Amino acid sequence: MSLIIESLNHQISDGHNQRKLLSDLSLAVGQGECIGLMGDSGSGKTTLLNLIAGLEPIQQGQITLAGVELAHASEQQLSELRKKQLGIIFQQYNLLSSLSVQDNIAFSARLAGRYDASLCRELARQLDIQSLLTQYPLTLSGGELQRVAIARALSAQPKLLLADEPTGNLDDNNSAGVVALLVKLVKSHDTALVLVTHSHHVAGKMDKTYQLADGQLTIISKVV
Ligand SMILES: Nc1ncnc2c1ncn2[C@@H]1O[C@H](COP(=O)(O)OP(=O)(O)OP(=O)(O)O)[C@@H](O)[C@H]1O
Repeated sequence: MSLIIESLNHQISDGHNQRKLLSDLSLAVGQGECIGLMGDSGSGKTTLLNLIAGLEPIQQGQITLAGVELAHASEQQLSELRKKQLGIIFQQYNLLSSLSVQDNIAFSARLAGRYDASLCRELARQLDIQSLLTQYPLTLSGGELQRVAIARALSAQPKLLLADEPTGNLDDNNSAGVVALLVKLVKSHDTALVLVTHSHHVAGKMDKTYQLADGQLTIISKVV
């Protein structure tokens, strides 16, 4: 298993009141498995991704990522885990504007100590961004930026890829193309994917999709 979540509870506070956001939530994601995560705005999807990424402390329950129990890991272990085992695609891409596309793609791989020039070239080819390699992020369209962000996340060969509405800024055509490619790439690299989306069409491309509501995950049938 790439990711195991067991009996996770998470409360948030608005300063006065405590609210239970995640309630006894469990999930297991196998290698190469693609999981969709849907749910109303404010239901806790991003918070769940942040907990999986070790970016927020676990209050109660357990998350095990690539064999490491996050609740018992030191800051240094968490940082190593993020560098070496985890890829994250943010909604706003988070590319480094001072680096060329080529250097952005290589960045996370170098950080993980796993830079492989031929893999970077292969990802650029598969994502059809070879002609953009010497350009800088500010000169690219949303769809191009998204493809660069995917190449960057996969260049480090993570065990698990977290994607927070990765197609939120794309039109339906671009979105379908990017998701199909993302699924193909993660499958071919045996990477697990947890993808947050508001789109049933995107969710339909995943192996399984869960709805987050009232702090719990319920599997929803595939809508194609
Ligand atoms: N650190 C925090 N302290 C207090 N409240 C928080 C904190 N983080 C998130 N929240 C609240 O928790 C709720 C869930 O937020 P979250 O961003 O996880 O939802 P979401 O399902 O990803 O929503 P969206 O689909 O709109 O992105 C929101 O009401 C948010 O305001």
